Amino acid sequence: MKKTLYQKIFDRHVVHECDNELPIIYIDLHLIHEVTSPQAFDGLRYKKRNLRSPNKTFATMDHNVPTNSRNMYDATPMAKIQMETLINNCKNFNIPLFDLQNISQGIVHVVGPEQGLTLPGTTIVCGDSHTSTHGAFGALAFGIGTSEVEHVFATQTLRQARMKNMRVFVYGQKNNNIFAKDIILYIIKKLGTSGGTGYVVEFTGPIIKSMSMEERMTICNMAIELGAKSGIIEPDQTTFTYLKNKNFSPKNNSWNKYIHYWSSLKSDNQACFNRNISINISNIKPQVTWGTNPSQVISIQNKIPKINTLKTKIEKEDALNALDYMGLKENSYLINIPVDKVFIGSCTNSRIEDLRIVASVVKNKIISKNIKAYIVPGSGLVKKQAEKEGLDKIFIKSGFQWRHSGCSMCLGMNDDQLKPYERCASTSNRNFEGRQGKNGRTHLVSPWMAANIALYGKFININ
Ligand SMILES: CC(C)[C@H](C(=O)O)[C@@H](O)C(=O)O
Ligand code: SF4
Repeated sequence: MKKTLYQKIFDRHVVHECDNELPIIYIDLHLIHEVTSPQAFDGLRYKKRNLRSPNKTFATMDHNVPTNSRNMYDATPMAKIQMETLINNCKNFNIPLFDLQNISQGIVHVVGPEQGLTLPGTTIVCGDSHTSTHGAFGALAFGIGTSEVEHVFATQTLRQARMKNMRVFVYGQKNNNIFAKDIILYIIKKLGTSGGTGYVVEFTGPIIKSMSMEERMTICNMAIELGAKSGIIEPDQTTFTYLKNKNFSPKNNSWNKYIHYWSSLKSDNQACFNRNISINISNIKPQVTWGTNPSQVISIQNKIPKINTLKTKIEKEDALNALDYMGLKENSYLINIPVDKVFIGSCTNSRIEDLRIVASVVKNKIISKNIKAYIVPGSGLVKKQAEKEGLDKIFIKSGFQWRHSGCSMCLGMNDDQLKPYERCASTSNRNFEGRQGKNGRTHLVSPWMAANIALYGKFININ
């Protein structure tokens, strides 16, 4: 039978399957962080079970770490407890941990790939929805709940249903200043936030092929915002080049064996996809969300839609609620609306290429007086690389705050938050109500757009 890439990886990992039961698959890599692991560790202790594979489990602290210092005691009391708990659990169960003093600490979905832990053809889970990011390497990677975290701790396996297959073929001519973030936002607009429900989505086509690993990660990161189980991209030379000589990637003689296997990881020509979508990106312009879910998005030169042009009753109701929450009007432009904060960071857009884009826009320029702007690198290593290239100096000279790595204002679990009614241009992936602080108003954009908004202090259409 012809198979998709997803089916090949899934089938290769099945360790038990029988009638009327979901298959059980083997998990190659389990990433953990401070928020979704404590109850799972408690469960292990309570049931007197061991951690099955400490060497397949890696921990980092990211969600509520302070970004203005590397001192745990600068965090809120709750955050401090979660960090201490993770430190103790990792010690007790012998799990490697990237803590605040470790240069490799960072957002779990930045750290895995940059360490070479994320490898093609593997199964990767984490108690975190944006685990789909790792699919960029041709891995089957998805988020799990805390009880599943405990199950993987104890057995290194997981009961999993087979998903349907969707293929999203991306082609066309990219306009200037269009980035992976614009493309994935556009795809989410086309398919909706439940368009991917029940599917693993394989992104393919010439535009995906031409992307760097960091751009591919941005695409797969937001597959979850389509409602998909995960996103996946066939590994190729770009993938192999990225992985070569990373800390944990295969070395010496085994490298060639791996390349041989990784090169076989593609969907068969005749493989059956339950849904095939083609997306032409030739005409797209920079994307900005106006609402409270990532599909409520427009090209910057367009108006927010008129409510009565929306198709379904639910879409209409959602739009009315979103406009009310966001303090915006239907059929109006975002252009010229002032912005209060700019956040450059998150597992979507906090890697070195993102920071280079921002630096190229703001170099020798000063951000607008009404703007508070933050750059929060995705990991200590991204920060170090940026500093090596002198990007930190460019940012600080322009008026940005240059922070330590963490999730930060992506979800406001630490002090990095919006005040009520503040409007933020954010390179993160979710614009839900209250996501960046109570009554805060989030607009998702690319790093290039965020940098321009920081300079002009408002939404602006630049070609
Ligand atoms: C805290 C965590 C469970 C959550 C997730 O799973 O996605 C967070 O990372 C997010 O982005 O909302
Ligand atoms: S950066 Fe944001 S989206 Fe990514 S893991 Fe952290 S909180 Fe979740």
